[in-house]
Amino acid sequence: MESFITDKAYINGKWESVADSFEVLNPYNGEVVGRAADCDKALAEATVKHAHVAFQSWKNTCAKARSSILKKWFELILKNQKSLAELITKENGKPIKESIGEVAYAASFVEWLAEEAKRNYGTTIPTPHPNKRLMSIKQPIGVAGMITPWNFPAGMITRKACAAIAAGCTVVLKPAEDTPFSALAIAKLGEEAGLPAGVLNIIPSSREHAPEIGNVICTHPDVAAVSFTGSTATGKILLGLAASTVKKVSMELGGLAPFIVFDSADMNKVIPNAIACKFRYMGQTCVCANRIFVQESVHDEFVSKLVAAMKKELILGDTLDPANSFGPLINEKALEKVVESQVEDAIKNGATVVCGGKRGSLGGTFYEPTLITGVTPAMKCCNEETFGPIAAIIKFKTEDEVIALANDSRVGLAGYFFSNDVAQCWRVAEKLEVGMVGINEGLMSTAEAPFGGVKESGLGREGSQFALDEFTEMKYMCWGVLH
Ligand SMILES: NC(=O)c1ccc[n+]([C@@H]2O[C@H](COP(=O)([O-])OP(=O)(O)OC[C@H]3O[C@@H](n4cnc5c(N)ncnc54)[C@H](O)[C@@H]3O)[C@@H](O)[C@H]2O)c1
Ligand SMILES: O=CCCC(=O)O
Repeated sequence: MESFITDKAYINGKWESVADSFEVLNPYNGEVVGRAADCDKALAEATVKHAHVAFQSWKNTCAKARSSILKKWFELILKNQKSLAELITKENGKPIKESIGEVAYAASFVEWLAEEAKRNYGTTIPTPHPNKRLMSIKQPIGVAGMITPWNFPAGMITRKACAAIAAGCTVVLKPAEDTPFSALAIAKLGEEAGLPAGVLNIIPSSREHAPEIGNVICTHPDVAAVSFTGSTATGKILLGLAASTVKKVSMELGGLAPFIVFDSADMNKVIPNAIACKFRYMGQTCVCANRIFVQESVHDEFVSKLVAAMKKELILGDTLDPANSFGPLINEKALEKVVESQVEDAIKNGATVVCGGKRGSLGGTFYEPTLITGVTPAMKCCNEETFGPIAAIIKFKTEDEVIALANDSRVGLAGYFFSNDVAQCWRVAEKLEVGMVGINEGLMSTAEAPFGGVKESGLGREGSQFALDEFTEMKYMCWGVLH
């Protein structure tokens, strides 16, 4: 695949020129990656119409045909793994090794959903009436409108769009303004794999136009389902809009993940998992550890071992150099939120910076991997999603105390804990108020498992055997039979 930078939108199988465009910057060096199409309300409305027309035939294709296209798409994504990974790194500053991993992760959803397309079973229901037969079938819901974030510019596209397409729906997707090119590149490969015109439509926009596109996606009568990944604040706006036409809604929103280390935990396991869970993509994933609770008897050992591992493993530098594992934050706003708000608030309220705590020597939006101790639940870093490289350590005494602290939040996406006490593992796993729990494990995302949160972290699940449910309607059929 050629370097996929385009100022066009992908609408109804055509690469459309758009009147306006906006700049996309590389967070590593501030260079312009390219200019992207700035779609607006009128274009979003026209795209929904095309997707609605395309739905009339796509919904009648058989599952095997949809599955074959998805399988070809999966192969093409893997064939282009290197160039896609470079594009992700240029758009969002993800270290190249992680971007290569993200492409494999994105492809794994296409493969999994190609398989699930063929297994979207209905049911037969034992009848209570001798003269009636009961069953249910699943049907594609219609046009699915999608809005995605910048932190997984390939993975979030395939996880959502391929579930809808596998189910027989058509898609109108607005990628994040920081990362439009990865979405367009994925669409280009979908086109090569044989997706018919109008099945997948990508309409990038600047941040200024995002609300009007969101408005079309959430209120247009020809859109049947809305799928959003992003902040809880934006999710609430979209959820309100979607109520006007009673759309089926799935929301993958923010988290505040607790990461709990009990005194029986195997520290050799905990430390690499803490590094991966906290510092993956510089802490900019929705499932990154946000509040690290450590039982008092192992607190000092944990802190000294984690600091040593951070110094060894987290290597700041050019994001395209595979020797480096740590890049810049997405933009200045993210950096200010971390620096000015959370670290300053923690210091002001008595926390201690053990390492890091300042902008990186490479300038730009680099922020040093940071560990702070003496954190208390009232501090900002325990109440606002960090989305940055700060390990905030909170000491605790008992299991009951830490469960109460971990659950004292309006959000509940992921949670993690480490313990070698089997009874404790069952108790804690059941009590944590989260959608996903890692037990002696800090990385749990995979296409085979249901991804999603509880409370204000969202609605619905992505991936897994349940993925297609977000884009299907169950129809009950009752047949009267003559005797
Ligand atoms: N649960 C998950 O799976 C998951 C995954 C990734 C990110 N997130 C969350 O996303 C947040 C970070 O991403 P962000 O800063 O890009 O979030 P964001 O909500 O600001 O933006 C996400 C998307 O929404 C669009 N958007 C913003 N305002 C809009 C509006 N009024 N109408 C329509 N669209 C609008 C943006 O253009 C972007 O495409 C974090 O809170 C993180 O936890 C959650
Ligand atoms: O940031 C959200 C998605 C993270 C993941 O899929 O593991």
